[in-house]
Amino acid sequence: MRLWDKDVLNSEQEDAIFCPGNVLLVACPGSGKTRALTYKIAYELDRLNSSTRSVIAITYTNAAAEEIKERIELIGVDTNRLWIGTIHSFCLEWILRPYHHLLEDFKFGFKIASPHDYEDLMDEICRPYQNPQIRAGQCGYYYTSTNMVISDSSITRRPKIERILRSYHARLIEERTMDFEMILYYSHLIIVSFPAVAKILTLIFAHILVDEYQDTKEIQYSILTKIISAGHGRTLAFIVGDPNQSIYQSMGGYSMSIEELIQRSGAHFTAKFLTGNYRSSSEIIEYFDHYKTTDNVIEPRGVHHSYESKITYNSTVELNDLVEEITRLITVNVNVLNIFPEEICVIGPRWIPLALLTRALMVRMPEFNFNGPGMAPFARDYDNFFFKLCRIALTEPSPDLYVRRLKWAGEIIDELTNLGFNCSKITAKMLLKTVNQITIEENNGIEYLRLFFDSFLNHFDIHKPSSAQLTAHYEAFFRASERRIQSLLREGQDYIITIENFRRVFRQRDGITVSTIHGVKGAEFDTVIVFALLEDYVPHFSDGDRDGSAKKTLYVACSRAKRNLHLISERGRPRAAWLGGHYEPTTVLHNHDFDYDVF
Ligand SMILES: Nc1ncnc2c1ncn2[C@@H]1O[C@H](COP(=O)(O)OP(=O)(O)OP(=O)(O)O)[C@@H](O)[C@H]1O
Repeated sequence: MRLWDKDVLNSEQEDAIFCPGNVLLVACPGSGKTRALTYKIAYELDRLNSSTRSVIAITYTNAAAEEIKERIELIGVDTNRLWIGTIHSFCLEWILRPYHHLLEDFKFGFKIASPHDYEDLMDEICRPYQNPQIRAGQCGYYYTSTNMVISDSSITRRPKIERILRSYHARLIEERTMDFEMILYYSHLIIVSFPAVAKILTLIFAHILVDEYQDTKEIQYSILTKIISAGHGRTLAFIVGDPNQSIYQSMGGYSMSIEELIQRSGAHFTAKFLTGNYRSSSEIIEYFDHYKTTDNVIEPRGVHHSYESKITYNSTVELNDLVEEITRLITVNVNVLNIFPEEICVIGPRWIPLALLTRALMVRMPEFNFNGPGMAPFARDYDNFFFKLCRIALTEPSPDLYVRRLKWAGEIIDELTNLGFNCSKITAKMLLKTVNQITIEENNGIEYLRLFFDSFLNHFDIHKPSSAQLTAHYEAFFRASERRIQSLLREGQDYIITIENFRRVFRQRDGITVSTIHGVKGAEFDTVIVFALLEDYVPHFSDGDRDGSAKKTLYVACSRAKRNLHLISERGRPRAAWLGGHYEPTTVLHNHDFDYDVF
């Protein structure tokens, strides 16, 4: 039986899916990478004739994992033998939890620090470092398979940052806690030091699929290629991505060449390509193609290919008039070009200017909803039990959401079971029914959630203090949320506290999206408006390869657009007081000699 109808996949996608052995699939934007990956997983799950082996899929975000899993379920394939999640979840589930006893530092167990916990610790350790002051934000680091890399490029700050990181790691180890980078470091250490672990994993893993490989770090490639190598052909890889969209270079992400993959894994890889863009008009494709850093072929194939796009660039608007200008662009798109508001995305390179602009747009255009991943008033910590509970606490029963909410309810039961509670008598349906009956009259989002969580735990007779882990999740959830809300309130985002705003986080796209460039990865919109295209924003001030980084960022942002694209380098945005002056337009954009539309 075929799993898909004739026109669902094109011949390039099918060719990659049916290709035997290991595959590196390099694809242009909008070419259906996600679709190819989804059907490849479904195809391999369907063919898996073993009850002990699994298909492993590694995605860049938890949200992507959830979406892909849902799509596979819709195809009608049993996902029992599928494990899908981020590389950090993969390391935790398959390497650290079962084998941490092999590590000297963590043989008696470990905890994972939430990002807020380690930010607090870093703040505390940095405090004595004054003149010049070292801030926690300057102490970013990551591991490679051989050393630790400090992201900050200043040579003068380096010795102090090294000392700070030594104290930071010592403290974390003392508290038997790992941050996200340590999860990778210690997983790699286990894989390298105990070859039997990789061998056992290859007995379980029939396939490893990796999405967005262009943003994968060397240590992550090292973990995966060592597992593939240990299997001698037993575990096959399917690696997908677009080298032109590599926007996490400052954090160590890069696209590994096929030669290096072959050399590291000792296995043959076949290169496959997706060249048809189903998303954008020919004019948009021609425009973003200018920023490519790696040669590729892109063929416009979508329904919008002949659309007469408006592509504009404004480098004269003053910062004071920016809101007015973006309001004008939105209004013309909606009223003249007939674009639906939910098909418009406003992108800014950094969160703070974006949050301020969003607030101003909300006041200026009350007739529209503005939604964005960064506007969540609580941390999207997918490993936190109470975040999981939020998903059903903040959504309402509806036929459209029934299957999804039922799945979330099932995950809550699994999580409670993992935390040591006996849930054998609770079904997902029962849990959902109970949740639907909880009614709380409270307009403040945080207070609402406190009351909701208490009521939920009461209903199921779950005594929070009896589980140290559940209590820790509860405290981490509220600490992180309070912190986030406080910083948004300081920026004047007072709407943030209402329950209505909390509910928005899980609502389907119902208004204009606002996002950072990194947050909009993988998405597509009819109209994209990008502002703050300024040197030190794009590229970021800490980027080494400035032009290369600016090009990749522009490539990602511009390739999100299906029909219209509006770029803005506003004048007069002040630099930090100690630097003085104003930000200048992004050089590679400013120097692009293009015949922009007047609009
Ligand atoms: N074979 C196909 N025929 C028609 N449309 C397709 C096909 N494959 C994918 N698409 C459509 O193309 C668009 C882009 O697909 P998708 O989001 O999977 O691309 P992508 O390669 O992951 O993009 P990007 O890397 O830019 O995020 C989607 O609207 C998708 O539905």
